[in-house]
Amino acid sequence: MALSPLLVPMVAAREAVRTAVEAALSLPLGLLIEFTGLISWRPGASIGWHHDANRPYLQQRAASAVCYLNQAGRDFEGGAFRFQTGTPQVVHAAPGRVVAYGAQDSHCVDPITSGERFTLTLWFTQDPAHSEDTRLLVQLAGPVPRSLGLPASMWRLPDGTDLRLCRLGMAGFALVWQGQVLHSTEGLPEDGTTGSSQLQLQLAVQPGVLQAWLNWQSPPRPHRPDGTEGGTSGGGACGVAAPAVEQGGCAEANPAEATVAQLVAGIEFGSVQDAVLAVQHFLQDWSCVECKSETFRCE
Ligand SMILES: O=C(O)CCC(=O)C(=O)O
Ligand SMILES: [Fe+2]
Repeated sequence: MALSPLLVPMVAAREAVRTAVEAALSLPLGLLIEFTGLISWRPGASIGWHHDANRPYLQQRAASAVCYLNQAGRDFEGGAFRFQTGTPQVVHAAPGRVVAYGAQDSHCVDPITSGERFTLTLWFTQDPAHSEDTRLLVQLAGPVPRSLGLPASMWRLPDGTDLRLCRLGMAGFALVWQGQVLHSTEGLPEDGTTGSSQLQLQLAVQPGVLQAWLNWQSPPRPHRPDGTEGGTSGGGACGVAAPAVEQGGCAEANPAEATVAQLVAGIEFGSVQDAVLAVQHFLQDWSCVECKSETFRCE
């Protein structure tokens, strides 16, 4: 089975961000990933002042992290991240830069005015019942039908990659049908049946992914385009680069909403940097032939 080229870098980036954020926020219970998003922000996209646990059904959310995959001012214009806790701050995207903050902390994103902004967005929980890997495994291991009930555009990429299988792969598992590991669910009926006979889908450990993941470890740092070595100035696994923040006027924000100051701005984690470069490389080829303007949304 051919692995999606996105899979291993995504697993690596996701795990590197999780580990780093866990350490940075020093949460005694640790963090489980509740949601992994690879998000495209196109011109006009923005998000007003909010916090990430602002619905009754989001109370399990403990923290959020956004790992920027491309560069503000070069790959896109606008899209500044504004944070309102204590001293207002503005963070501009740079590949590998991560912001992490508490789920109750108030923030917003300025409108994107040109280009395309890519983020790896992770929401974290401390409640095992809301871990996305656990939930997916339980769901997929359960009896058919196993439809996730989402429109195909939310889980199928333009090249046919099924993000649900990727997520399963991230946990080191695969779906097997008729003795073959499934790479794509195209053509499979969503309700899990073929006529009267049910699909014999099984969960299987996917040694290929685990092996790739184990081998991935820490490859030599690629050279950066500006000629400097990759890696961080602080040394060790999690160096803190000079924060690229500026003071920002956040007139609309209600300071009373802001709680614990847990913004980790301007961090470049070495391991994240490697993974981000790999994800970025993949994204460069990722355009839909049918509708170039809707990179992630066409079917
Ligand atoms: O992309 C960002 O900088 C922040 C996104 C955000 O606030 C969200 O997705 O809730
Ligand atoms: Fe948010």
